[in-house]
Amino acid sequence: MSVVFVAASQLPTPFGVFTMHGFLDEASGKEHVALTLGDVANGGPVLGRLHSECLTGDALFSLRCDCGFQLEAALRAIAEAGCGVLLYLRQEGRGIGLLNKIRAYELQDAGADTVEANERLGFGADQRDYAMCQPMLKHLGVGAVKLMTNNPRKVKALESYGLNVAERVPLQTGLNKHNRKYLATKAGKLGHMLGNLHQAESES
Ligand SMILES: Nc1nc2c(ncn2[C@@H]2O[C@H](COP(=O)(O)OP(=O)(O)OP(=O)(O)O)[C@@H](O)[C@H]2O)c(=O)[nH]1
Ligand SMILES: [Zn+2]
Repeated sequence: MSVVFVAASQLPTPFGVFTMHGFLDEASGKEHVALTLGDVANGGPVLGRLHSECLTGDALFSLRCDCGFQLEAALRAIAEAGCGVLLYLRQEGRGIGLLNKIRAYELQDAGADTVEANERLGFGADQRDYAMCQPMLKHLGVGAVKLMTNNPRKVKALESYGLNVAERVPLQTGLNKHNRKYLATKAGKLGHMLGNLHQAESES
């Protein structure tokens, strides 16, 4: 796989001024982004997040999922730590793309859960791979991360590329009445470590 660095610039956000690094995955044509803050090549484990693109949650304020809330919480946590990296990965809809995700939402509106909907459309439950992370993190000089995620497959993927996941940091936020079933399905069928959903909702 060939993932090449293209350019970097500043990205001021409400949470802090990040550096934005743009990468091109030449095989897929996908354009991935890394946001960094502080010296991420300091040799120690840095706070990290692999964030899968979710146009609806990240940009359109959707309450069907927890993505937008997680994106904001991760950037805030990195800013508070003064150092960290977020990879914004263009694997919309767990790898099936935006239009197929809307098809899957249509099936979920009619009663299917998020896994059944993917399968009825002929897709796997989760079609993502994280191979692009290895060259991106290598370019940034990051060898070890404290990974903010509830998804055990992300931890395993990074470890399989030789990266040191020093710690998994839970990232539970944004639970609401519209995404309760979705999050329960993630915990029940996709193995996400989501603790006590009901307790989290009453506290949110
Ligand atoms: N196919 C499909 N994709 C979805 C659905 N809801 C959210 N997504 C996508 O799922 C991805 C986010 O995955 P999640 O399972 O929410 O979280 P995760 O990234 O696996 O795990 P965390 O690191 O804990 O956030 C994004 O690419 C979303 O676009 C859905 O109902 N169907
Ligand atoms: Zn989402």
